[in-house]
Amino acid sequence: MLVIGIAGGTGCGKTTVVNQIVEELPQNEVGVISQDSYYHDLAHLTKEERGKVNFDHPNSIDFDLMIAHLEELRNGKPIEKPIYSFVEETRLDDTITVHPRKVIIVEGILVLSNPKLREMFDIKIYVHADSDERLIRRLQRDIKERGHDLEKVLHRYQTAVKPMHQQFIEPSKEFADLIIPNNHYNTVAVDMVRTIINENLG
Ligand SMILES: Nc1ncnc2c1ncn2[C@@H]1O[C@H](COP(=O)(O)OP(=O)(O)O)[C@@H](O)[C@H]1O
Ligand SMILES: O=c1ccn([C@@H]2O[C@H](COP(=O)(O)O)[C@@H](O)[C@H]2O)c(=O)[nH]1
Repeated sequence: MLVIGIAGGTGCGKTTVVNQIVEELPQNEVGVISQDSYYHDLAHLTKEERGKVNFDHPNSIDFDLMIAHLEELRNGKPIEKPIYSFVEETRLDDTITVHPRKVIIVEGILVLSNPKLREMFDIKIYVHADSDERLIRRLQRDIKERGHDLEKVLHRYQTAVKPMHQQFIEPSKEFADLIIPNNHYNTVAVDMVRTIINENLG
């Protein structure tokens, strides 16, 4: 199994890049695990309390479960991936069965900052976009898709997203084998990653 880790700050385009990579590959050969699915279950907190959680700190992620799941997949076993709701800001009761694949892509803001997880990646990629681009994209996405208002997005950006990016995410760039510039759509880089994957599948 080939395991590819893709990190980068919020709004840099990780999900978009992953979708573009996967789009033209055989569906049953490639699987995706997103760090977003592994936020700790916050069902015991009220909605107001959940609103105050720092979702950009490594402690907000259940890395133990994420690593255990990746190990299971590498051992040829299926996993029950949690489902996280960004609107409710907690895990849902349901899970999704993910089967082992020849290629697994693991994406998320902090996936290169966790040493144990990082060691499991055969290829480490960091997607870069300037912070102003990322903030604009984040504002548009969170208001449109995650039910947040302008004030909430900006407050969270200043108090958690930006400082955690500087402390944990940006420094993890040094572990990358490949940095994808993504201020603009980067089809060349996407094609290159797809070529590497195809070589492994073939
Ligand atoms: N290169 C790009 N140029 C313009 N918009 C982009 C680009 N890449 C992604 N986006 C948009 O930015 C938003 C955040 O992208 P997404 O892939 O969800 O980022 P991430 O997963 O890193 O948070 C989405 O609305 C997406 O359509
Ligand atoms: O309930 C939540 C949990 C997380 N977030 C934010 O999500 C981003 C990470 O996801 P990306 O898709 O990489 O942007 C992180 O910056 C958290 O602040 C959230 O808004 N709500």
